[in-house]
Amino acid sequence: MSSPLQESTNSKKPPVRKKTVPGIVASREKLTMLTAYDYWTAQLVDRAGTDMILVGDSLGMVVQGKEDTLEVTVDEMVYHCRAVNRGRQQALVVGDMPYLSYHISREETVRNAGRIITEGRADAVKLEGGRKRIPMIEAILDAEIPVMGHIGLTPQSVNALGGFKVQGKDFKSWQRAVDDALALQDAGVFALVLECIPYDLAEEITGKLDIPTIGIGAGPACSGQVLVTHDLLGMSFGRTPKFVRQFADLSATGGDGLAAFIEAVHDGAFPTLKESFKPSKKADNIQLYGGDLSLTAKVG
Ligand SMILES: Nc1nc(=O)c2c([nH]1)NC[C@@H]1CN(c3ccc(C(=O)N[C@@H](CCC(=O)O)C(=O)O)cc3)CN21
Ligand SMILES: CC(C)C(=O)C(=O)O
Ligand SMILES: [Mg+2]
Repeated sequence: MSSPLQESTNSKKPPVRKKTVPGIVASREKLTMLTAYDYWTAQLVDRAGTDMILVGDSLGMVVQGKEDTLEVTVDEMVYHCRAVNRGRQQALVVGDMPYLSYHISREETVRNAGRIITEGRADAVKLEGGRKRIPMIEAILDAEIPVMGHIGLTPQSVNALGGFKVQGKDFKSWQRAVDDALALQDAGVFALVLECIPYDLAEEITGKLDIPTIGIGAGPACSGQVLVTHDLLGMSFGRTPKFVRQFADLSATGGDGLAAFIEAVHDGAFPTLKESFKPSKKADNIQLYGGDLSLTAKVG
């Protein structure tokens, strides 16, 4: 008799408790969310202790090198979510819904959100926009999928906004952001990303909401902060927005390591025989190397 349940209780490594949506909402500490698009980065940010991992559609720019996020597909989101899910142990995984995956009908919206959950194994989805998204948000919530909102600079609106520009600077735009935030909370989003808005607007919204706000370029008053991991680790080769602080320089240290590898190969310093496999003892294999035993003679 071995049920999967018994197996997990008997395994030596105690299971790491995974973060949950209710746990995130109830948290009284500042929250962190970091992007990851692959298995390695998911392990890195999970081990660092981030609360949430965002599989962002920013992957269109960061991974694919495009000018905006508009071409990212649900298939691509599913692919990256799957890889990230394998690399995390404790963090909550949020999958971005790409452009046009939640704009057409409730049916298509639920199908697409559902694929990010069932195929991608994300824990929640995030989508961009204010009040006008509420019918689609309600449809997703009806399917028992937690939704994170995202207002302010919504990168999928890049053509409508005329660029990646700070939002909420005039009275109308300020008021719209406040009203959208309250309406999204009423609709049932569990958290709200505030992107590129003045810090006093983010402070007002955060003060008015019961759910956590996660800021990016929205100042220190938010309940938490999100950044694109490539930006804060200095992996973006200068293509970083103004609000980013670079906490490490992986392009420099990584570049140094790669240059050292190339030099070592050119110099014949890599690989040594210690970094090679022992010669085979089979005589016919030695024949393959022209019977030249000078190589095997050097092995200790
Ligand atoms: N690497 C990366 N980091 C991000 O934060 C990010 C992405 N990619 N791709 C998707 C969106 C796009 N984002 C962006 C991109 C550019 C600016 C930007 O250049 N903003 C101007 C301010 C413009 C203004 O004054 O209104 C800046 O100078 O920071 C902001 C957010 C945030 N997201
Ligand atoms: C910038 C963050 C919030 C995002 O939506 C993304 O990475 O796609
Ligand atoms: Mg996004």
